[in-house]
Amino acid sequence: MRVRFDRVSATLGGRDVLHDVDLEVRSGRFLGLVGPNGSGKSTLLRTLYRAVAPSSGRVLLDEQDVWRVDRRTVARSVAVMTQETPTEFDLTVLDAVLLARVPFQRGFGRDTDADLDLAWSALERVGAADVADRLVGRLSGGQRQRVMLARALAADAPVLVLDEPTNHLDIAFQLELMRIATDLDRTIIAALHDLNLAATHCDEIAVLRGGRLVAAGTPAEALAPHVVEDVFRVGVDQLTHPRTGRPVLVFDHPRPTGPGPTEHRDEIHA
Ligand SMILES: Nc1ncnc2c1ncn2[C@@H]1O[C@H](COP(=O)(O)OP(=O)(O)OP(=O)(O)O)[C@@H](O)[C@H]1O
Repeated sequence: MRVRFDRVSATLGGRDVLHDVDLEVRSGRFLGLVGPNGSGKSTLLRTLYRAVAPSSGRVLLDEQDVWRVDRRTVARSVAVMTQETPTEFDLTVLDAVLLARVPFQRGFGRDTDADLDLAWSALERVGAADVADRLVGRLSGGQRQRVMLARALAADAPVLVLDEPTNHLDIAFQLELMRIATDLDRTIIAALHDLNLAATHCDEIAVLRGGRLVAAGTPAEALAPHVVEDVFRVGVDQLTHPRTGRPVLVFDHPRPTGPGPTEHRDEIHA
């Protein structure tokens, strides 16, 4: 399923936080969304899973505007893993994962064998089957993240949204999560802070700054040193991984030499 943000703007608390974002993620591709704190990554993702309505523009799943179909249809198409889990604190892990199946059930439907199979296989996939009967609120931050990933996988939806999925995760599971994501035959959009994790695993990268899309393309293009230096205010060298051929970024303090901020910084496009 293809995702398209068609000139999406959004206003929150009276402030414009997204400006005319035009971005397409083709079916089955994995897009990494990067940008400094407050650049609008979560807000853009929220417009896709119907948590923030755009002030203008459209968000399309194939040709369907997510804001013109009912919430349940979107919930069946877009699985979401975010940092917010307060409603699940009093549930067991298995029940929290089974919540992913609710949009697929009729009325107050019971969990079917197929729902349970999906939940258990998702828990096994993320290495959390052994905590299935624990309360979510009693887990460590990293364990909870695994459970939230399991829930998103159990939805079995064609589009997967990951909002800072690797927070709290140890390095081994960060890599495992990215491998799980790349092995899935789904359209994936992930807001990521770790630019190297994004460069290594994503098919494409989009860079936001101040609510505007400032670069998009392959990891090597979108994370070109001039883009990263300008957007993140750091010094950076882009190397090539000797085995994978993927770009690897090595960061440094901002370089003191060279021209100052340009007047047309929003015109960086890959
Ligand atoms: N509910 C809200 N009301 C008002 N402003 C908001 C609200 N939520 C977010 N914002 C503002 O919108 C802008 C974009 O926030 P958003 O969370 O989308 O950025 P982000 O790139 O995901 O940030 P981070 O990397 O820090 O998670 C920020 O300036 C933020 O302060």
